Amino acid sequence: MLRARGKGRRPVMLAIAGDSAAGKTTLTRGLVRCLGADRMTAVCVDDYHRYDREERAGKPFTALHPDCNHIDIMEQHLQLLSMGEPILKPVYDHATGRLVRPELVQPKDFVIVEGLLPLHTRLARACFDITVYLDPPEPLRHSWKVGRDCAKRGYTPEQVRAELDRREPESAAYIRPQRRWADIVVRFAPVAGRGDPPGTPLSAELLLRPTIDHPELGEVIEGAALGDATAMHLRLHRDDDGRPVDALHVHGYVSPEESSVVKKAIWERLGPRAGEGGLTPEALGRYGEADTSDPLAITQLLLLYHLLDADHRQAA
Ligand SMILES: Nc1ncnc2c1ncn2[C@@H]1O[C@H](COP(=O)(O)OP(=O)(O)O)[C@@H](O)[C@H]1O
Ligand SMILES: O=C(COP(=O)(O)O)[C@H](O)[C@H](O)COP(=O)(O)O
Repeated sequence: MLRARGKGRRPVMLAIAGDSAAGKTTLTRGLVRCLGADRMTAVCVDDYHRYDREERAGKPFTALHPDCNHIDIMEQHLQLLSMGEPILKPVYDHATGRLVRPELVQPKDFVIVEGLLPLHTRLARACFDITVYLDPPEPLRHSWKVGRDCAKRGYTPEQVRAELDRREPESAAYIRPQRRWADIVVRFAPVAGRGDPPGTPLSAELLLRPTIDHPELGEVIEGAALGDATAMHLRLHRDDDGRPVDALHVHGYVSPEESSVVKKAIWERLGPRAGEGGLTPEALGRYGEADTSDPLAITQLLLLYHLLDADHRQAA
């Protein structure tokens, strides 16, 4: 029985994969706030951890290892969600490291599934309309993890660094290989060689693989070429397998006015659908306590385009 979505339609499923502190929750949160919790469900698949933190301490592997997670149950639940069915999802409390009472999740029109291993198996990958892999440079991710885990999860910097070292072989074996299955690979980083002053917002590089239809960005890019700086441009890259792939560069060092031109142009490409559901664009680009980033907002706008586009195709 298909339900939950009216007219027998299934939810649009977006996966956001990446290592710990790669920025998955940050990217997800803005999308949920923009589309509204009444239209979007967010699920974190790290809730499928098989052991709590104390039990895990005595095991020969870390939380990144597939054997440390109920991957088979995750696959079952992803299939149910993708058919519009509810699940009783386990819950892992990151603050205490304990597994707590499961929660009922009813998929809305859009479902974001973020976490360490959502693209690990073929069956899991088959559940998604759009797949993203977050790929910040490792030193940046490490500093994000130290900052976040010390502020919110009760660790010391030394403990976080030791844990990152312990996890590295499993990051290489199980997390990073998921990059190859993403339709879009996102890397937030400073632009190499520019020597921008501290505090300059990070830029974003997005590999737009031809596994899904991306929006036509030619006019947006032309409109973005203001003054001496260019807020955004497309380059042809070689992907890991040697094939050419479009790389969209979104620059953090340009003025807010220049970024606004790009944001407005992509917003307009969302079409009438943007106005229909009462979207909240102010929610985009937020990270940390009260910081904002235009490259993050533009990345989220592109994902919003894909979500609404997939929804529109389903309706057609
Ligand atoms: N795009 C970004 N720009 C700046 N800082 C970011 C960005 N994404 C994440 N961060 C920082 O990294 C930390 C970890 O991000 P988070 O979204 O919690 O990662 P994950 O959910 O992948 O573990 C955040 O607390 C934030 O400080
Ligand atoms: O790697 C992660 C994933 O979460 P995130 O991507 O949000 O970091 C966490 O560290 C583990 O789930 C549990 O680890 P802990 O033992 O620290 O609870």
